[in-house]
Amino acid sequence: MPRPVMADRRSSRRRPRGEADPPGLAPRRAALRLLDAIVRRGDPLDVAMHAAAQGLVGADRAFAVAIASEALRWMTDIDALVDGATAQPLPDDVKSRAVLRIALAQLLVLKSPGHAVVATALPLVDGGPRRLVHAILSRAQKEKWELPARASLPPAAAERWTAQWGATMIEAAAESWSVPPPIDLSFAAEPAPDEWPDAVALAPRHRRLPRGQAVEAMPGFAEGGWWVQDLAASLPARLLGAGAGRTILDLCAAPGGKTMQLAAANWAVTAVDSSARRLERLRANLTRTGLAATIVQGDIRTWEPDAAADAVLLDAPCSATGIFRRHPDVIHRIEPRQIEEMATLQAGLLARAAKWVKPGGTLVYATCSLERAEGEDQVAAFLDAHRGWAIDAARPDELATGITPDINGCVRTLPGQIADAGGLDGFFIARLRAPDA
Ligand SMILES: C[S@@+](CC[C@H](N)C(=O)[O-])C[C@H]1O[C@@H](n2cnc3c(N)ncnc32)[C@H](O)[C@@H]1O
Repeated sequence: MPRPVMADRRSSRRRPRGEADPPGLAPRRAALRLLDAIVRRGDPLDVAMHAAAQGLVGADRAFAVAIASEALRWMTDIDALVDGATAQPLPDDVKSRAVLRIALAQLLVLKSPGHAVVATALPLVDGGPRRLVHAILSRAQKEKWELPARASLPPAAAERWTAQWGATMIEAAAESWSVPPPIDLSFAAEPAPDEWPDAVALAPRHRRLPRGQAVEAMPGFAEGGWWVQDLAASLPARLLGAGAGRTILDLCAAPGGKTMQLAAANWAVTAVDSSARRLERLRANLTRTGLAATIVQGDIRTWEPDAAADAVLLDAPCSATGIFRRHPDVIHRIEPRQIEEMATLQAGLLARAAKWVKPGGTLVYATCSLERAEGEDQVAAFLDAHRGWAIDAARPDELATGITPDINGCVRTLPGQIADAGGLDGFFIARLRAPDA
């Protein structure tokens, strides 16, 4: 049996001033900073990117994100390997553990050459136990460490989801976050049957492609006939059907995936969002696709429309735990406190949105969350507090192949659904009907 690696204080040393950086250190340093910002400070990956990857461009930037993403995805299993090799578990927040996470992600997931991984890991330990890190990385190579077939979910998320959805969902969630998700495209108009021969159509104006293609290089990107949107994310707008020129408030609209669907379905869309930066992306998306909407920057906690609309879509800000397979930072940083805060915010936004629906009109509420507090519980509380409102049950023919409404007529997508076709993100969607005047 191999002897556990011991921490050795004598092995700690700072790098001498003037020692040249080994090639490839910059993206690894950025990956380490990214991991630190996400795991210790709870920053979202895209926010952490600004500070962590400053000065990095192109392939180096993409490499930094790939390392951090794989370290997050496989963190529980990488930690288990490291803990099995050390005499005492390293504290969770020491730099040497973080360096080992990114180094082993390179070695075991991205299959980077061992010498490059070791040469770039040791300078990052900087004042910590270099010899310990070196010994673990040497052992990983000598013993040909392997990760399990499926990445384990972080224990806190696994526990929370087991309580809400049962053990089968956890299996499916672990399965779905171990493999890169496919690319879903939404189309402004139904493409010709022979136009996307390698794609699968799971709903009208939808095509699913295997992962690994550069989106900008795909046919028709510049012409703007389609945009990337997970199939589950396309369901809320599908429940609104054809607009026939009627008015809709698209609340929390940026970067505009649903705005484009609604505009393409002939709704007169007012797209509202509080983030100027995200509205820029919405504007660029509309320009590329040639679709039209009125764009308003406003915080819907205080903003008011001039008039009620035929329909309102509230794609509410949420914990985003449903998109964990695309954003592996999410389940490491979301805690019950944030879910509670989001649920409180959503209840307030939903109550305001309801006031802006014409009598007899439609309100669609959606979140990309796997937490009942942000979905089922939210709608139950809304219906308790708003007399005359009712769920307008979704019909299977309005959804996508393999997706059916729940017993209340709402839509709950979970990992494991349409798994053979590549799965889908976790969403909750309710279509609500306003009382007649
Ligand atoms: C789930 S994302 C929306 C995605 C978008 N509907 C789409 O399909 O592309 C939530 C959005 O809510 C916005 N947001 C958060 N709080 C808000 C508020 N109080 N008022 C308006 N927008 C808000 C965020 O800026 C973010 O763009």
